[in-house]
Amino acid sequence: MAAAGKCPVVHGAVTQVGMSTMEWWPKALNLDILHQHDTKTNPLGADFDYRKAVQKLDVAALKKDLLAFMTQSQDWWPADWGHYGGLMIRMAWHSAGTYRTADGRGGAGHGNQRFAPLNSWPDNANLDKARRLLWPIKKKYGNQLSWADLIVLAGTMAYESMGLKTYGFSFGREDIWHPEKDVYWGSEKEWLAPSDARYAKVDDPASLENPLAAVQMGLIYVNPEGVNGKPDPLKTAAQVRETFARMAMNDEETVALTAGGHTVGKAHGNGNPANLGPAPEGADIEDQGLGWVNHVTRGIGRDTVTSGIEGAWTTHPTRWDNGYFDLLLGYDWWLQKSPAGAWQWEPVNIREEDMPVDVEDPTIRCKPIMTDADMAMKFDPAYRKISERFHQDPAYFSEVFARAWFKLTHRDLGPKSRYIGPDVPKENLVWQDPVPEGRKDYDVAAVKAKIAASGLSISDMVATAWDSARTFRGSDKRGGANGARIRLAPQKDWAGNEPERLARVLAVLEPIAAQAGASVADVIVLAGNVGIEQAAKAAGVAVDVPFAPGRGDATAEMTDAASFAVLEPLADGFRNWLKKDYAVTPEELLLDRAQLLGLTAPEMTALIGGMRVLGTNHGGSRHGVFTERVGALTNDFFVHLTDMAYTWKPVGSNLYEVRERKSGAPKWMATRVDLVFGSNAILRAYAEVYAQDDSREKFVHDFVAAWTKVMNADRFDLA
Ligand code: HEM
Repeated sequence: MAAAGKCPVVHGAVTQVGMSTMEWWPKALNLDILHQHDTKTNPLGADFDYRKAVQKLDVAALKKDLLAFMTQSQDWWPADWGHYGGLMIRMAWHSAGTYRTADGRGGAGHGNQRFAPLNSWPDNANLDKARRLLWPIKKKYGNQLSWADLIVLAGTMAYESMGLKTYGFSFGREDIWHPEKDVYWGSEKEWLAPSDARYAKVDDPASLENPLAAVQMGLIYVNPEGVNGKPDPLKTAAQVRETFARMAMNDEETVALTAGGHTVGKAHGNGNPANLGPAPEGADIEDQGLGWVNHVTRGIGRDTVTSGIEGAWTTHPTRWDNGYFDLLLGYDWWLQKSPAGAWQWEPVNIREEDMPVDVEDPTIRCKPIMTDADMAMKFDPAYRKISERFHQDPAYFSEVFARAWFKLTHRDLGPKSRYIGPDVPKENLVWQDPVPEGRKDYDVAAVKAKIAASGLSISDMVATAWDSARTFRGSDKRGGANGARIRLAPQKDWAGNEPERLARVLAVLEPIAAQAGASVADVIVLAGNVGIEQAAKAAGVAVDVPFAPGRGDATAEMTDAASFAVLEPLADGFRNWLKKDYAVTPEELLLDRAQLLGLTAPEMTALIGGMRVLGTNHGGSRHGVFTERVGALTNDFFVHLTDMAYTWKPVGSNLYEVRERKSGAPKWMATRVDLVFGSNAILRAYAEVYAQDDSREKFVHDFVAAWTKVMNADRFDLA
């Protein structure tokens, strides 16, 4: 053993799995995030197309199997009252509930609940059992059914089986095959650390750090026992309001979801939490991927410990009914402790017939419970009003809930054109950012000729097309050039879109679109392409930028303007734009945008090099434009960046003077983002490729390919 400590070779394995570069140098640029979910990690191979495969699925048979599954209790993890509905709904809710609007990340879209850290979050305790129970169904339908779709459908069918008429369902969520590397869940190093680290002031819920939407590390939303574990329904209400708003839910949707969630199922805390083993990622291998295993006492059925809170919310927890409001509003509640020691609210003087029965023995009656978050629905004045309305009008409650459940579980699936399956609702909903189909039958060449003759500069055309497309984010598939929402509030007024220039360019392009019968969305992209073709020609390379017509124009009525605020760029390395006083480094926001646009590191490099020489910097700034030939698509940015003839001297927080080494004469101004491409070892290696004498044409072609990828990032109709 002593020898083993000295020489790694005698351990028997020589592959390095220890400290990564990021651990040695935490400030290094994590380019890895751009190369996640590579086909090499996907056992189904590069040619497998889930969204095609799922269309062959026998949906009727699957739904029938799921309905039967709900009441087929398994001895190894028995169903409460013989019905798995509650557990399945909690699993689906926790998979969707990580979604947050600020960066569109989280959500039910990729089956990330199967992997760390989510599979081991304290709040996801025993959802490993929920997924393992579903394995026979996953096994049966195989590659035609992703885990991500199955998780959401299981929750939805659970509601159907308990009597709710659901609003609809779409398939199409593609599984990932390794943990996500780009999602920031908070800076804490300890599970369930107090909220204080992520709030400027815990009493001010709006001061929760962006893009986070949960109050503590390892929770989906709020702490069920109260703020930092101290019961106080009004304080909890304020946190519920903020966190649900960050999931795009208003007050009515929030009450409907919380009440509708807790209309069924129960909380589990009848035992000693100390008897539970570690979460799945830390568990022994003989537990075979399961966590929270109780090897000491019984630990299943009525003896299960999950959250530590113990009891059901309603009298009939396997039925979709109005029992939640009957009990919440019909009784006074007082604070008690569960057998596991958690704070919970229990009713005062409850009538025998209002008590739910034990999960295993129907002759035993139990006390119902409310969490602090449930009490918020009674004590917060705005929530109370909604609760009373739902109580009086159960049909209305059912309808609002069904729609909110659909939104919750489909919010990150993208535009409706991506929906798949027989249960896709016909109605267009404004949160889906609807875009009408655009025409494809107009004369593209004629439109291009008109744009070319319009007098717009290359910089105007390329910058406008870029601004129109750059809002796209692959996380929840919002934004992008389709819809031409850059014409509408709020986008037309964003400082990053240079409103005056934008209005001037649109005034030229809109009439061209109207005359040709093309959408403005198409014509904006076409103008960018015309600019690039002109710039390539100026550099001596002939290119025809690929273009597919068919984008549509959204109207203001189709646009939930408030919800677009989160798409506003606060920085954009490609346009050398950083909103004043914005605290995040430009490098970070360069990577962030590249990642959300789906660009690889080489693609990001090619794009930057082109954008700089095309003169597309924000405000027409000359900073970072390392060429005398602005408007020609040359590789000058890379040639000059890698040339030892220059020195780089900081002259401001974000600016550098580029001097000729020999004479000391100032030549250009550079920005931090430019220097990243010369200083980071990997990006410099790419920059060198593009600076080589034999790469001038390659650079143009790579730039055009990356550009086309961005312009088409939201063209799901082309896939
Ligand atoms: C306001 C935020 C919420 C809080 C603090 C909260 C808290 C909890 C807690 C502590 C449990 C007990 C887990 C256990 O011990 O087994 C639970 C269970 C459950 N929750 Fe929530 N919840 C919230 C919102 C929701 C929403 C929005 C839904 C669904 C629409 C939902 C659906 C459920 C279901 C179905 C169960 C029962 C699980 C089972 O029967 O095994 N909850 N919740």
